[in-house]
Amino acid sequence: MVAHDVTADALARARAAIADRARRVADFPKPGIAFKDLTPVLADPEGLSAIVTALTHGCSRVDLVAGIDARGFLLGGAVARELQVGVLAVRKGGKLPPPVIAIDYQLEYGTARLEIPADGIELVGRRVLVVDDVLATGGTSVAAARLLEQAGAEVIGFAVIMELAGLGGRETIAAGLGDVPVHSVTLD
Ligand SMILES: O=P(O)(O)OC[C@H]1O[C@H](OP(=O)(O)OP(=O)(O)O)[C@H](O)[C@@H]1O
Ligand SMILES: Nc1ncnc2[nH]cnc12
Repeated sequence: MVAHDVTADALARARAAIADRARRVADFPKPGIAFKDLTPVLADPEGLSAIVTALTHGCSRVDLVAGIDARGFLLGGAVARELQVGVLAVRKGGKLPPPVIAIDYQLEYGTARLEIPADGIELVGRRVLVVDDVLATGGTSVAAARLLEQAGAEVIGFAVIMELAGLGGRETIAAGLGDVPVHSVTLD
């Protein structure tokens, strides 16, 4: 099956929506963090549509989309619908009923736990695309991938709206997971 390619025009529309509407908030949630707020981009109908389409760029033979708690949920279902597959919520700790598979990890401004169900979803051998809004240090992405792999899935790529330059997210993914494609709609 060929990759799900998106036209240059569609990618440009998504990038323009981000440039027009993304907010930068200094010192949130902690001093020294430059927070990228994509809420206004996703609240705009054309922005949401352009971004969901752009996130599917280059995807090939995806069986399942995984959206990471919480902002990745906004995107995961929509991207799954576009690719005509199902969606799995990778949840923060304590939200899912047992049994779960869990992993603790670090992100740009703290530590957290991610969980997926250990039962009821066949993940063995399934090709999973992980979707989120922002790639910063890459801690969240690597943790989500490790969980999915522990359950037997194959993580075939990451798709994010915005990759933050200088935080090493792409390099952390490469170091932790090898040659897994990372598609970011825009680099900031
Ligand atoms: O690359 P990293 O340094 O790991 O950071 C990226 C993660 O940080 C944010 O989520 P956050 O944990 O703040 O949760 P939220 O979606 O509930 O706001 C963002 O949505 C990514 O999931
Ligand atoms: N600087 C940042 N802005 C928005 N989301 C983030 N997640 C991790 N770092 C972030």
